[in-house]
Amino acid sequence: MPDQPAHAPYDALLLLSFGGPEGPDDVVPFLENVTRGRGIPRERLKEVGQHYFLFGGVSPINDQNRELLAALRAEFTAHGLDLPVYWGNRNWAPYLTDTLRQLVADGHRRVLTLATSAYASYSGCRQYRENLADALAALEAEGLPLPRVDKLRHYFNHPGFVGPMVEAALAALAGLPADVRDGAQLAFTTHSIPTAAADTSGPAEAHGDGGAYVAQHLDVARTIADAVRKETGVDRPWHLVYQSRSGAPHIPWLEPDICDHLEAVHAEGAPAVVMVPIGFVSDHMEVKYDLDTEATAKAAELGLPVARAATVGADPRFAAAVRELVLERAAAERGARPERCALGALGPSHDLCPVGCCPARAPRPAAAGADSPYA
Ligand SMILES: CC1=C(CCC(=O)O)c2cc3nc(cc4[nH]c(cc5[nH]c(cc1n2)c(C)c5CCC(=O)O)c(CCC(=O)O)c4C)C(CCC(=O)O)=C3C
Ligand SMILES: [Fe+2]
Repeated sequence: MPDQPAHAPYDALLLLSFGGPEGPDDVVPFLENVTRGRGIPRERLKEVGQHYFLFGGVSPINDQNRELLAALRAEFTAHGLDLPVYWGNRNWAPYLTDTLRQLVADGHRRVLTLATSAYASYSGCRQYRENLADALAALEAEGLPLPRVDKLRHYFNHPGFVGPMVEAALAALAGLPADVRDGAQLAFTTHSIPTAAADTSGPAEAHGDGGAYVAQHLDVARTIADAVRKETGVDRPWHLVYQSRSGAPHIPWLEPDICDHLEAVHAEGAPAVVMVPIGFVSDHMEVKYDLDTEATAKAAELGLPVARAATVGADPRFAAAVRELVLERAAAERGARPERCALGALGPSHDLCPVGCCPARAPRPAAAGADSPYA
């Protein structure tokens, strides 16, 4: 077969994200989209609405995805890769179903998905796969041809994702006052999820007790802490902590919360803390509010110097990693055995989520996995 493009059999890349409000009138309908059927207390919803209103009703996430889109297109063009990139969201325009409809109208039939969530979990993986199944069902009901949809492997441990975070942690350390810098601890943060969801995250057999979500975050945290130690020559304490808890108080979620953690290490005499939000691909509302506003205010109240490391965002190394991951998966789909880059101890994640991976509380169809009802 002469001249197959390097991205064959894929003919489009889909950037799949969360979506966020773009003005005050969007906030309530956005939150209704997010929380439909998910049992979040009203009080919590009012509170989260206030976070958005504090920022003019605008989530930073959409502009960050527009930047990532531009970076991916530039990266593909620079490497002669003629692969169109589309963008669709779970909770706000451009909605996934509209994007998939456009993609099919443009003639594409074999789609590879990049979700803006790097780790295994129901919220970060299977729920996006359910959204893909819902969108395919909508197209099917309209009598449209259905594209085949795959999803890239989890990229939490890819050097193009971890590398920029190492650099960001070092930059944040460098921004602390010199007299507390060497004593500064690292607090790696990610989204809290219910412990029941954490325990069942990832493939049933792969990660043992505690699930893939925590294991993957610990692996990344250790990799970054090691790199920072080598670079600074200081063996500093580090911890994995959580933020953005939302469910009812009687349901256990992953702990400790970043604010409680800051209090605890301050009481133990930590001179400073660098917060490294490894659980988030960009500086969206969880980072801007829960870390930059709430946790930073808590630290000020304690008199504890803190700095926050930047997220990966549209870093060109991340765009290059996505290109590598696309070519890797394309090669694998063609039957080759590509090299698979991964840092840390866990190795590269699976291409195809196995049956029962990150199960939902109430089972629903999910595409782009071994249990997909679609080819
Ligand atoms: C693991 C995870 C990620 C990281 C992976 C990923 O990136 O996907 C993530 C990302 C995000 N979460 C976001 C926003 C929200 N998440 C909520 C609620 C929840 N998140 C959960 C988990 C996660 N969430 C969970 C278990 C819930 C409880 C309800 C449920 O089980 O569904 C709620 C409801 C109100 C509340 O906070 O209680 C909101 C508004 C935004 C947009 C931010 C912006 O606008 O800039 C982003 C990127
Ligand atoms: Fe969330």
